[in-house]
Amino acid sequence: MPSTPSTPSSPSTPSTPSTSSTPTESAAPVLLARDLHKSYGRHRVLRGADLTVRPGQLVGVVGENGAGKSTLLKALAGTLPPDRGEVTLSGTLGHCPQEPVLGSSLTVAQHLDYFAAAHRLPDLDRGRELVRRLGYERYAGKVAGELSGGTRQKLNLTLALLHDPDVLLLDEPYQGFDWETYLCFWDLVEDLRTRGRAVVVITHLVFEQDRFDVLADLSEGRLTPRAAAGEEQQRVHV
Ligand SMILES: Nc1ncnc2c1ncn2[C@@H]1O[C@H](COP(=O)(O)OP(=O)(O)OP(=O)(O)O)[C@@H](O)[C@H]1O
Repeated sequence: MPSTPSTPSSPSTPSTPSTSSTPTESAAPVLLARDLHKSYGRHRVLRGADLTVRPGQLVGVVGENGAGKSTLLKALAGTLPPDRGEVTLSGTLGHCPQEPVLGSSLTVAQHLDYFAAAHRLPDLDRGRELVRRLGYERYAGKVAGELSGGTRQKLNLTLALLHDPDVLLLDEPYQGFDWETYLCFWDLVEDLRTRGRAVVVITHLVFEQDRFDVLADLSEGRLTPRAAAGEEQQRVHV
């Protein structure tokens, strides 16, 4: 379920994946992960992952199936405690997990109502605008259990964005989107960046590397920065 933990902090000097020059590069991080370790039994999934996210940055975390991306995202979101290391968040968080976690007997409109109430929003304007932009107004009265996978994903994204969080964590956000929705998704992300919101996209596929301010590969439990677009194109796996 999209969540909003909020932990004020005074982050220390960051030293994590950052490969391109952005206007926000000197701003204090809004999300900082240091030396994250997580094992499931003997399976060591995270082995010292570091990540720095600054206001207005779009950060991509790329890794093959089973690399530990969802584990990392849950640790960043605070829904899965790491065995070691720490995560510091300055501001509010929106979290869109890979599997939509929705009340299957609640309609789209009811989800918006409940989440707006939970976030104590004064009105539903932002929710309605997101639904309109993602193009699924016609499903307002439909229960989540009867929505297509892509539309459920749209609803999940809407709920994560409802309170306009400072940091948005997205697990495979465009999986299941048609092309028009994919483009609409990037428009939304661009708006967020322009307003200084940070977005972390976790994915096994990057189609357009140059959309990202920072790209890091998750491999063997650690994050390694990728060369900036144009610097070393041969390293880009699409
Ligand atoms: N609750 C769990 N208990 C035991 N093992 C787990 C658990 N969750 C994940 N794993 C294992 O940890 C490894 C990393 O899983 P994770 O879901 O984080 O990877 P991922 O990179 O998100 O994968 P995908 O791209 O397939 O979604 C996998 O080998 C997975 O089987």
